[in-house]
Amino acid sequence: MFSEHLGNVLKPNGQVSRTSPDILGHVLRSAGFVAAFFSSVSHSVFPLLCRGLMPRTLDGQITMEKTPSYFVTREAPRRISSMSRDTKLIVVVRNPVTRAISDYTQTLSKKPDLPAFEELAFKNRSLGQVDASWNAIRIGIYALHLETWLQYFPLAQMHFVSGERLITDPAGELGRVQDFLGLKRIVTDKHFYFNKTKGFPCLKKPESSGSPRCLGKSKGRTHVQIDRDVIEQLRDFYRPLNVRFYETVGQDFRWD
Ligand SMILES: Nc1ncnc2c1ncn2[C@@H]1O[C@H](COP(=O)(O)OS(=O)(=O)O)[C@@H](OP(=O)(O)O)[C@H]1O
Repeated sequence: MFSEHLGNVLKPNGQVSRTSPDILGHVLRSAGFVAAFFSSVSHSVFPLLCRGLMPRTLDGQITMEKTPSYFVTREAPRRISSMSRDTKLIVVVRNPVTRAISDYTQTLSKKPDLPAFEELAFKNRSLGQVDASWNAIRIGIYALHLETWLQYFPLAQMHFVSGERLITDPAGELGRVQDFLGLKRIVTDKHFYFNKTKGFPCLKKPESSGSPRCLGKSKGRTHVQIDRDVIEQLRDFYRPLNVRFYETVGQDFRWD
């Protein structure tokens, strides 16, 4: 998502989106370099080799990498801190119930024979036992993942973006991201417009072209309809975990 709004980030498929040295500097652009640098096996086997693949950051530049799975990869905090303890970390978080449904919707689009959401989400539905080992559920236990990161990085080096506000107020959220990175607020309201067809904010004029640009079809899909009772059970499951997360980060995301 940041790659679309801010440019200059290594994309999950290993490609580089755009380059805009004034805003964010350069990216990991080594040939054959794959994303998920800090969660890949090769990192543990060849840490120096992998580090050597990273480009030099010149004065006035910031090197960024974007891999959503880092936040939930146990080894990632240690690996990243052993490379640089000054790394700044940005995490986009959204209501974990919506996140789980979004996750399931995405997987279903690739595997149409997937069991029903309800079958995967519960160990025993009538007893209200949620299956926290199912990835779509586990990822949303933000407080748990954060604990591992806090063993390696102080909270001051982390910034949490509200996935909800990123849609309702993208400029506001990106303003805070730019502040956190110590950048001038270059991306502002004037860069966005609300696209009624897409139902999401889009960029008025990306640097790579002169025409407006929205995120791709896989972002902002219509979610699978889930039974109201199931949603309630999941909300109950996440409520105390969300509170723990709010308390740790000192920010209320209002997911209830
Ligand atoms: N401007 C704009 N346009 C489209 N979509 C937007 C935008 N801002 C935030 N979102 C939300 O981003 C969600 C998809 O992001 P992902 O987390 O799946 O991205 S990533 O693949 O992990 O990088 C996607 O989730 P779904 O709605 O579940 O598809 C969107 O809700």
